[in-house]
Parts: sequence; structure tokens; C-alpha cells
Amino acid sequence: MSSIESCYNLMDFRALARRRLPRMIFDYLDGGADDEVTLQRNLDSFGGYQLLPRVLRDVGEIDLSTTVQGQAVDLPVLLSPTGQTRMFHPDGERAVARAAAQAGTIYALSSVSSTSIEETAQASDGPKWFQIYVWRDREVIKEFIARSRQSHYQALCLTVDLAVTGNRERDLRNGLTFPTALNARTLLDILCHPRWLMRYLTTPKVEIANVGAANDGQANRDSLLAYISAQFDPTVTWADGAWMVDQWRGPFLIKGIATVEDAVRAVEIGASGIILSNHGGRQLDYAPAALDILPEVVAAVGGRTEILIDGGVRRGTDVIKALALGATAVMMGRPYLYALAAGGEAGVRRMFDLLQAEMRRDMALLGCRKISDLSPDMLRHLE
Ligand SMILES: Cc1cc2nc3c(=O)[nH]c(=O)nc-3n(C[C@H](O)[C@H](O)[C@H](O)COP(=O)(O)O)c2cc1C
Ligand SMILES: O=C(O)C(=O)c1ccccc1
Repeated sequence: MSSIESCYNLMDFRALARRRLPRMIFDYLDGGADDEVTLQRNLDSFGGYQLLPRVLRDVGEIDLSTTVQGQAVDLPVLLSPTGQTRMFHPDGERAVARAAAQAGTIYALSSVSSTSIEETAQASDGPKWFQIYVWRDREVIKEFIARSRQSHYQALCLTVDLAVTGNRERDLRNGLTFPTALNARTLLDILCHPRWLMRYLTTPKVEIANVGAANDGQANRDSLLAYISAQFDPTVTWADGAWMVDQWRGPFLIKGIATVEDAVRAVEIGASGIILSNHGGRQLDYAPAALDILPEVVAAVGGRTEILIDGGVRRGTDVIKALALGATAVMMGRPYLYALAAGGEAGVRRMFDLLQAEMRRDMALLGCRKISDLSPDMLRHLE
């Protein structure tokens, strides 16, 4: 596999990204917390269902469009927020925003993006959400809200599963720490990726584009992520969430919900959507996969809020299973980063093309013409 044209599914981009990126960068993208049990469970959870095809139902025209938070999208697959995207390709968030717009879907920009709210807004006219981490300095939140409004972001998404950072041991081993701890192996590895290195060195330094300089004096040899997140406030509560809902007065989602109880609380504070997520297995290991808790959350709050899931979505059939169980849409993180690392904007476009083609084919084979045709009786749960 040497180019994006030789990628035929989303995991093929992973293989290509693995070759293109220094190991330290790839592992940061790919890895999870502790023993990566949740990371693996996210992928495996989809295997717990079979699809029951219905035949002879006229599937001549397939329509993948739907509505999420009042926004029409061409595909029920949105892009999850990911920090520091330019680490993977210098075109970073701009490239991702353009590819998402072309695919007719929503891109959620991270608080800790390497391209600002405004620059990303200008990169495409596609629909966007802004994701919020809560800085110790609460003025930052007010500013984020004002800037998101000004730049016409359609929704805010408060991420609640990063009170502190997960234990990413791959990062510690690779020296992706602050300060950086390069050894002969990691240095050699970087030098063996001259194309990545040249691009990295010849574009402006990657930084947190949305806020001023990082504070210093944090714990020594923390992972880089732990260093950055030391600026986040671990004392955030539901009351702060309610305050943000009130300030924003628009579509508001809470990302990182893992239980029915918290789903109910999210509805109570006025969230118009929740994203069942374990942060791609990067935070609490042994947290459940979103797909595993989806049915109980749908039973509890379905109809009162929109329910999205992310984590481990890699195939058209994965999307179909989540929607059949009652999700409004799914989101993806790593797949678009793999595709970006593999081929920039063209890579992410190809990723969308492949996924869309898979979904069309799968819907036809399943006997469904449109998203609203999907229902739980098309699934068979394996014990
Ligand atoms: C490299 C990377 C960076 C991430 N950064 C953020 C972030 O800044 N904000 C956030 O809410 N989630 C972040 N996430 C979590 C994703 O939004 C999403 O929940 C996760 O990637 C979904 O799992 P998947 O990668 O299997 O699709 C990040 C994930 C990755 C892989
Ligand atoms: O890596 C992550 O999962 C993440 O959420 C993050 C948080 C702060 C900075 C960069 C990424």
C-alpha cells in the first residue's frame, strides 16, 4: 500500500499513516489508555450484532441524508474533534474542514486545535461545531462562545471525559512528553521519516491556536497531552454545563457520556444532544463501548435529546448498526486522521467516498432505502 488510491477501506489508511508518520506521532494518534482494553472493545462491539437483510424491496435509490441538531447532512457520519491536527499533516484542520464540507457533513473543531476557530471557519463554508474543554480561566469559555457565535459555528460540544488525562503509556515510552525525551531510537525514527520532518519543520510551529501561550512549571516528563491539559479545570460540574447552555442558547451537546444516569442529567440541564463516547479508549480504560450502552440510553432518553455515538466506527455496517439501535448519527476520530496523514485533504475525501460507497451498498443489501428505514429488528444480537 503506497498511495491513497490503494486504500479500499478505512483501516487501509491506518496502514499507510503508520508508514508515513514517525512512530511517536502515529502512536499518539492510534493509542489508548492503560492496557487499551476499551480501545479494542470499541472496535469489537460492532461484531456483537448480525444484520438481517430484507430482500425484494426496490433499493434502486439510496438516500443517506438525515438531520442532526436541525442541520441537514448528506451522510450520518460526523467528524469528532481532535486536538493538534497539524501534527499529522501541515494542512491540518483546514484540509479536514474542506473534505467534510465536500462530503456534506459536520466537522467538530477541537478547543486545542492547531488552527483557530476563525481560520477554520474561513477554510470552508461547511457546517461546524466547536468543542469545549474548560480552562481554569473561565473567561476563556466566554471568549470561545463569542467567537464560535461570530464565526457561525452551529453547535457547541462540551467534552466531559477529560477531567484529567488518561494514562497513555505509548506516549511515555516514545518520549512524547514535556519536555521531550528523545532517545537514539526515537530520533532515528524521526530521521527515517524525512517527508514528515521536512513538512513539519517548514510550516509554522504547531500550537494551541485558540488561546495564548501555555503556562509552564507543570510536572516534569508528563505526556505532552497531560501538560496541555494541566490548564483544564478538573472542578467543572453540571452547574457549569447548565451555565454554558444558558450562555450559548443554541444546539448544545455533551460529549463523553457513558451511563444512563448522566444521560438523564444532560437532558435535565438542557443539552439538545449527547455523544456517548469513551474518548476513543484514550481516557478511562474499561469504560464501556458506546454501542454497548446505546440501547439502554435510547430507552431512557431517546426522543428527549439526540443521541450520537463515537469510538471504533470503521465500516458502513458499523454506522448502520448504530443507527438501527437508535443513534441519530455517528462520529469518527482516528479514521479521518489516518486518511489525513496518508494523503492530506485528498486522503480525507477518499475516506468519505469509500465510506459513502460502503453505506450505499450495505443499505441496498439490507433492503433499506433511507436512514429512517433502519430499525432494531434488522439486528440480531449475539450473546
Ligand atoms: C489524536 C486524537 C485527539 C483527540 N482530541 C480530542 C479533543 O481535542 N477533544 C475531544 O473532545 N476529543 C478528542 N479526541 C477524541 C475524539 O473526539 C473521539 O471521541 C474518538 O477519537 C472516537 O474514537 P475513534 O477514534 O475510534 O473514532 C481525540 C482523539 C484522538 C485520536
Ligand atoms: O489526545 C486527546 O485525546 C485529547 O483530547 C487532547 C487534549 C489536549 C490536547 C491535545 C489532545
